[in-house]
Amino acid sequence: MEDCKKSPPDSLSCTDENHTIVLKLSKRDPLFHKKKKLLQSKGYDVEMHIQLKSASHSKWARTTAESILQVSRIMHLDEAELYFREDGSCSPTGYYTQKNELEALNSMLCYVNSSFLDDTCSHKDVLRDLQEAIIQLICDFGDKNITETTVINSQNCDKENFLVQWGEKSGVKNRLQIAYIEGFGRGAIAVTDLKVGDIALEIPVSAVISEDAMKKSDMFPTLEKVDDGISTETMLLLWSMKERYNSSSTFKNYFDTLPEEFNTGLSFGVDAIVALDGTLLLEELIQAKEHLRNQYDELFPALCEDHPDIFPPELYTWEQFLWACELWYSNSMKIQFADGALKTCLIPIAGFLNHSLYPHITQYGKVDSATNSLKFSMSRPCHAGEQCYLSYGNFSSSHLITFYGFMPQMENPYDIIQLDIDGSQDVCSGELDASSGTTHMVRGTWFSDNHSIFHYGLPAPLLNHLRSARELFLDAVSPLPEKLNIEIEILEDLCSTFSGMMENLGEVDSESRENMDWDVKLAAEYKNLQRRIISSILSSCYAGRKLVEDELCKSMAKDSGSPS
Ligand SMILES: C[S@@+](CC[C@H](N)C(=O)[O-])C[C@H]1O[C@@H](n2cnc3c(N)ncnc32)[C@H](O)[C@@H]1O
Repeated sequence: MEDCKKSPPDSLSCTDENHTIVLKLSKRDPLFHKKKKLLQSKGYDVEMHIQLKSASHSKWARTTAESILQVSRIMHLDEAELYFREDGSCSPTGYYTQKNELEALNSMLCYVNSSFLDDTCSHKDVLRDLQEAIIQLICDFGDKNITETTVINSQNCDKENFLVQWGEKSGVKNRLQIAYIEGFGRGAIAVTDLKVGDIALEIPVSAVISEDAMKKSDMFPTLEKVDDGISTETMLLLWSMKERYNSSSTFKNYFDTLPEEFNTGLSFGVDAIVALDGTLLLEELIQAKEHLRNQYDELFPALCEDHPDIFPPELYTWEQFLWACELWYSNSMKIQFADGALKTCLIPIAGFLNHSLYPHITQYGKVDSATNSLKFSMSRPCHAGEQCYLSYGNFSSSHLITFYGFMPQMENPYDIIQLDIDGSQDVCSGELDASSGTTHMVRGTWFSDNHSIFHYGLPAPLLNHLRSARELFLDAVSPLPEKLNIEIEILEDLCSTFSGMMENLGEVDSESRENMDWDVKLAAEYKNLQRRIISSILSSCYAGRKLVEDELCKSMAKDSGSPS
């Protein structure tokens, strides 16, 4: 999972002297220039000043929160969100992605909250109104996006409950219950209604599994002395392979809850791999597995032969190594400790939180130095009985399958097809491509609200790039039919590229998914998703071509003076 407690790209402060809150795009943001351009195109600057004294009417807080949100959304866009943005998506009701919306709103809340702590700020009543308005915006947004949770009561959760009891004895504060949930394995359910800002789970650093535990083990001195060095991550893999069987481990309750098999893409069998033929995931999986196999072969059997007492061969098989890799890939989190050190850790109990594209918890991963604990606080409300989700990161389904073994149920805006556009065209490309090195991409056109002529549900940077390569000899006064013919050429080229991709995917599998093994089923679902994405792009291109042809007919009829 990614390190989620990123420093916010903006900063907001309350200065009493001017009675303003200042929202500022950080110059350290790697997308600073693109965001600045977008902000300016919408009439904003990289700094937004909100006058607190102007709280003159009852709707001030809501209106102000909505206008800060316009800016905050842009400040929190990532590369893909920025690429696929549409002009309409920056309206008070529109949003870019659910996660962006939550991050934008929560960062506003975070800065308004911190302005409260500023003793020199004398507008606390206005700040309180603003705080309430932001929370209301979060709640309104959440109410539109509630998902069903189906608990499987027949599944025994003794081991999970023992772990929770162990955690509570170790200082964990928990407002979640662990249960089996249809489609998720185990998951965490809110015991009571949780509000924005509530802490669902708090784990003291002493209950976190990090390199510190590994360094206290008897294998560390040996690992330290290995020629050419072994990375800390690899040492952690080797440590967990043995610790899982250590009956006196401090973390025995945690290891007891781990499955015998993780079922990620790294464990796909031959049939599943074959079923992925024609997809890029096939190559990704083969490469990832080859990399791990090479890593294993570099260590074994040498370590077992040189130190059989520390590395018993029966615990250090390739299968056990793969199990440990899957454990760390699918369950670890990057944590920033109070001293600033960034360490990959396993977090008991928090490891039961499943991923969502619309998570409840977006900010985690930084130890609170005041309490020396990790806090998982709510970025949106979670009702009692509802599953509480985390965000593992802005990952594509291929990444989630490879390292976590699932595909999100919701439409995933990060399922993107990268386009390898001929480099020679870059010479002619617009500023966005040439100066900022944008790679072009497409995704399911159902994400787009704009399927009108010249848009077609396709990303504007891609269309502009393809146009700029062809429009060299055109200018503002060039006749419309010439421009329309260029549009037709572009759409036909895209159709031919995507028809080729569709052909590579082969025929739709008619076998019932019910009888498939888990891996073949997941591979088939992934392939189907690819077909759906490509098919949506092809439909948009065909529909777009029809729009352009109709326009062309109208224009030619007008030119020849005949009625269309
Ligand atoms: C950190 S664990 C979460 C707890 C896990 N469900 C369990 O039973 O141990 C990550 C694993 O949970 C599952 N998972 C997480 N999010 C999911 C989702 N949205 N849909 C289905 N499975 C999910 C995947 O198997 C993933 O590898």
